[in-house]
Amino acid sequence: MNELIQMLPKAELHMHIEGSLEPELMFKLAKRNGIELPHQSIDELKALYDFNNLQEFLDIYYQGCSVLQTEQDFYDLAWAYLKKAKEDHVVHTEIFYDPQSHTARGIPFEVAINGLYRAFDDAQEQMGISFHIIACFLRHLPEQDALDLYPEILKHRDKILGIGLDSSEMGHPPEKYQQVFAQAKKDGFKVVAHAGEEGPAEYVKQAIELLQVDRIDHGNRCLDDEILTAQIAHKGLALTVCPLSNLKLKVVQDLVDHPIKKMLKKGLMATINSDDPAYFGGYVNENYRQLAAAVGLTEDEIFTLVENSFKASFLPDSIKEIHLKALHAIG
Ligand code: HPA
Ligand SMILES: [Zn+2]
Repeated sequence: MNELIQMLPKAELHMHIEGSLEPELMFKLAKRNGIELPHQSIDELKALYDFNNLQEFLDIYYQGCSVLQTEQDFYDLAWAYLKKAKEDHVVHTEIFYDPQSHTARGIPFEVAINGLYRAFDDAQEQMGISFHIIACFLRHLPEQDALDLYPEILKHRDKILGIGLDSSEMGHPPEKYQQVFAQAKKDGFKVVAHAGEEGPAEYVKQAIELLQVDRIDHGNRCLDDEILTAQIAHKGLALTVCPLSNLKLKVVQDLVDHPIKKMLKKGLMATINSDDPAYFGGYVNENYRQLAAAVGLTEDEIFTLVENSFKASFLPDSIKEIHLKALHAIG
């Protein structure tokens, strides 16, 4: 089974680039930029990676972002992820980044986007990995912050394909961001939102009805609402599921309880992704491997999940077809 997972070319659709910052690189960048981290060693830092919920993780994640200062830092961060993606036979990746977590620290908007874009562009040429970048709004901030940032995103629309919504979910329902999402949709951006990770099925419904999302990030809790689940399946709206994240943030208590099989049985277009691999214990193939072992995924189910990763991507249909054909030539 692990050979199959390794062998299949796949797409990754839910990965926060700041969440791929490994402790080793964090310390290296801190040193390079003369930043004092509150932890004395990598082991001391790693000991903090034991979370009870999303917020406990986010507090550590935002603190880690402080070492990212220059365009080269963002380049190095992206390059490190791309090397892992290559090892996992990822051939297309759609990554998130959080512009506000950098602009709020006084890092100009173009520093992050230019560094990230240059790395992904180089990787496309040198590693053959295609990519899209999705800029996420931090939902714990007021919508006005997102509206204030939006012109910067528009200015860089040649590098940014889509808009997302992430950070603390509870108490920050999608309805809070209708204005900025309506504008983004009007301007032709793809739109996605984290919904139903910790928040209720109602938030998933709002993301669909009020934000008109093209994909749902996580979406686990839609399963609490039978009608909503059937509607999502009927529409073919994809879910970007993140098993190790679900385990580490206690969305599921044990990987054995992960609802992936239920999602597939209900006809949902589920995909497998790593979310924040440096914090949650594994890149995309590790997510497939641990999930497959825990719930007993069949080869057919793994194949379907990988197939879904291309179907649910924002690649043009003609390119999707090429990837799907290559996949079918193997399976
Ligand atoms: O897993 C996550 N959930 C919500 N927001 C995030 N921002 C980075 N990772 C996450
Ligand atoms: Zn996420």
